[in-house]
Amino acid sequence: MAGVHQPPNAPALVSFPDTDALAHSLAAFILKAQKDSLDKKGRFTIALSGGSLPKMLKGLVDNPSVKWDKWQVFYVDERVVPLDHPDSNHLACTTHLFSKVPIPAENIHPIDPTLLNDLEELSDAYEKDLIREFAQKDAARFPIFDLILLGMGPDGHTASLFPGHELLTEEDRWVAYLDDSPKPPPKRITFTYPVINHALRVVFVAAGKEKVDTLSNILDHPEAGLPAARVKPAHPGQLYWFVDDAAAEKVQYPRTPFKL
Ligand SMILES: O=C1O[C@H](COP(=O)(O)O)[C@@H](O)[C@H](O)[C@H]1O
Repeated sequence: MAGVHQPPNAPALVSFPDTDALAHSLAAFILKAQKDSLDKKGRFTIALSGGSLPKMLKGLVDNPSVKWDKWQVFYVDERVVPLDHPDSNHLACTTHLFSKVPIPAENIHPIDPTLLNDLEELSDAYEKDLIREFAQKDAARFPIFDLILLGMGPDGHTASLFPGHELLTEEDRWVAYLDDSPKPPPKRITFTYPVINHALRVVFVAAGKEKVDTLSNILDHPEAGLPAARVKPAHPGQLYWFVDDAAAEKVQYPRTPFKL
């Protein structure tokens, strides 16, 4: 999919009438990415966000086409709380997806709950987990995920990369930590831009009228530099926005019809 009259790797904006239609097409998109990845290398690497994203994955439940044993799942960001804490992104993904599907536990990569009191150790350990999965297999400078699913907060943050934060310029680390997130809880770890921007496919999922101004800012005025506007996957990576019509109401950027 590519936007009409847009450069080949310009973001593709796909808008759906409601979140059910969005979730349905998102599942179809994920399955296509899974197939392409399994055909090429026999494994599928995906990174998930928290917030409103996990609920949008319902199209994967009871779906016989998902090859759960081939998935390796990481978290784009995680709040530094116990894994069963209501703020945990892992708990949200478990509640809405993993508890309902036959994915092997070892294919899911949560943060190490024994390291919650040491942010540096915690983010280092998560980076090492990524290195075990990627660097040893692909020998690349940064991990190359088959698919990264992102959310966008009403302030334009994505992952745990917040407007004006020093982590927006981090270029070396794969996983960074912060203890001053403006959105609670304050302590988090997050993928950095180099990791996000090396993925083969990055999909933002954003729905609801509370995101209408931010979505228009990001797509129509990317030069404003909000964190979500800084996601620009390197060639051959492609960026997609899956949104609902409520969130897209003010966006001038051209829509692309959904097509696999
Ligand atoms: O705090 C977070 O917020 C973002 C956006 O959440 P949403 O509820 O507005 O979709 C989310 O993508 C991120 O994973 C999470 O930690």
